[in-house]
Amino acid sequence: MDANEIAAGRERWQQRYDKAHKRVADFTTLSGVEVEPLYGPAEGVDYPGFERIGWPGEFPFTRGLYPTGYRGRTWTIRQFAGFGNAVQTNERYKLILGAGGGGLSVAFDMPTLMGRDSDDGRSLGEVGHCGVAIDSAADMDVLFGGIDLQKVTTSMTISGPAVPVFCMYLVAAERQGADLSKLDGTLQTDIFKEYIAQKEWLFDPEPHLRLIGDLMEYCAHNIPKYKPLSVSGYHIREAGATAAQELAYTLADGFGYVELGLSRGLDVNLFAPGLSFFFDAHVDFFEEIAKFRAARRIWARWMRDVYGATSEKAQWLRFHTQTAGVSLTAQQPVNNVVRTAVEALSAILGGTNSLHTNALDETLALPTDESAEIALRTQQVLMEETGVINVADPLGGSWYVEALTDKIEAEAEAIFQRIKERGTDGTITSGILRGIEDGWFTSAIADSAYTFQRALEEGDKRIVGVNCHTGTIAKDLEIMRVSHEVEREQVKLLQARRADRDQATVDAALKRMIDISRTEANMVPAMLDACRAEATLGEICDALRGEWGVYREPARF
Ligand SMILES: CC(C)(COP(=O)(O)OP(=O)(O)OC[C@H]1O[C@@H](n2cnc3c(N)ncnc32)[C@H](O)[C@@H]1OP(=O)(O)O)[C@@H](O)C(=O)NCCC(=O)NCCSC(=O)CCC(=O)O
Repeated sequence: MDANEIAAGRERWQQRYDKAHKRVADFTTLSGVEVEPLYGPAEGVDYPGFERIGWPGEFPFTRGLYPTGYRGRTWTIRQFAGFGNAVQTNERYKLILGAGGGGLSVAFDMPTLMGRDSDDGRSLGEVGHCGVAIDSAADMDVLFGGIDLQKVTTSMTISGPAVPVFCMYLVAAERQGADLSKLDGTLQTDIFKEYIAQKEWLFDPEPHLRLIGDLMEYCAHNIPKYKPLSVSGYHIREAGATAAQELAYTLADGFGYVELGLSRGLDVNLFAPGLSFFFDAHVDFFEEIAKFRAARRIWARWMRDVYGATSEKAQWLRFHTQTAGVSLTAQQPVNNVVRTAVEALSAILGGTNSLHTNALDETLALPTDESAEIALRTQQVLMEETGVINVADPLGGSWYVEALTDKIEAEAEAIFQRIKERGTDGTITSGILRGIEDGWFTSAIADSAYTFQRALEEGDKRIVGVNCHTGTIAKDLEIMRVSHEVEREQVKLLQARRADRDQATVDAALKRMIDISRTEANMVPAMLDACRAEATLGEICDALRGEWGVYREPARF
């Protein structure tokens, strides 16, 4: 790009920056030096390839979505939390919000994630353990008791039974008197990554995609700010993928959902802002920053050039980040605070929109109140003390970071090509479905995990406390344990609620939902009715399993 074009770009950025809302804050260094909101190339000098870097707030968004960076608004502190029953988790949410958390993020227990009730035989021993137990809309009422759902943005991490759980959330909001059309939040819903990495599916891909299409359509028309999908690389990375694989598989999954929306005749400018992303921040600091910057650039280009999105919001890649659970060590666990801080900093320098920092004991158990507070404070130290929020994309133009950004982008593009070629009809979706069916993704991730483990065992990669610097004076941590009493209580409560409700209304609502599943009509309204009648998650999912069967992963050796 020549010097004149660069100067014109700077002028465009300046005009947008001047008009934008800025936080009232001190934008000087600790020593009192005034800093600019943005730094760019020297004036009067050509910069070949600068169009790939550009300006914050404009295509290709490498440097961020907003001309103001974090001067306009800092990222949302969104700590993923849930354990025991709805009462216990509600208390934790109030603690998080009271301590300065900016949004909520629900962690469900394994039975809920698999669409099973707490009294299902398969749930035994799992109720309330890795998250909160939710059986029906009545539990959602308790979960969000005293929290105004119209005011707080809530993320719910669930994919297999995402749609019925979303309906329960809507019923709880409705009972609070909220205007549903004003709700804002995120539902994970990303079923592709379940087959690729996380393994919490219910049905074959086809019925899942039908439900997701219904949800996208329902939200685009009725709850425009709600993000019905959080396309997730986190679990792919945690399963052992490289940074480039995480990036490419996640964005490919995102393209798959765009193709789904288009196949339903939806307007890309209407539904694409509802696609949000979720990445891992691993411990290789610069590689992660490059990954986040490349993600925005690739997404914007594909959305504009391949899928025809014309509005900026439809080209924006907005993402949540969680620091890497897999980088935490059980050995010398207090060191995990350091890892988490470094990872969080990479997410911030990469321009994350929302962030979860892991607690130091998360490799051992769910966090205690104290470790959860340290995790939250880690974000606050970075936000309030370090000055990293004063300048948009402070690493833009770094030779190293730009080279890494280009490299990871090129690797991702090569992977998209491979996915496309593996499909049968030129779409990304068909390549993804084939890759799920024949285990292409899982094998590639397993190979990467094996390569890393070998390097670790040979000492080429080092982890403090694990394969180097292992001597310690550290004592064992007190960890949180969820009592099995929670399960007994939850089962009792569920059975009392079942006895209390109008069974004929539940039966009729479930029947209607199944009747609609046999048509092309949107299933969300019927599912909402079933949740209003207090049908349980297990009952809704069992009715659907009766209709659609269950998915079994093909055996592979
Ligand atoms: C889009 C995101 C990423 C973030 O949404 P948020 O509401 O927090 O933030 P946001 O949309 O970026 O910002 C809120 C509003 O402020 C505006 N805004 C932001 N920055 C601005 C700026 N500088 N200038 C002007 N406006 C700005 C935005 O446009 C938006 O308004 P408008 O809306 O008007 O534009 C969402 O999807 C989200 O919260 N995701 C969280 C997902 C999550 O928590 N997952 C947990 C997974 S945990 C898991 O999977 C388990 C892993 C494990 O096993 O441990």
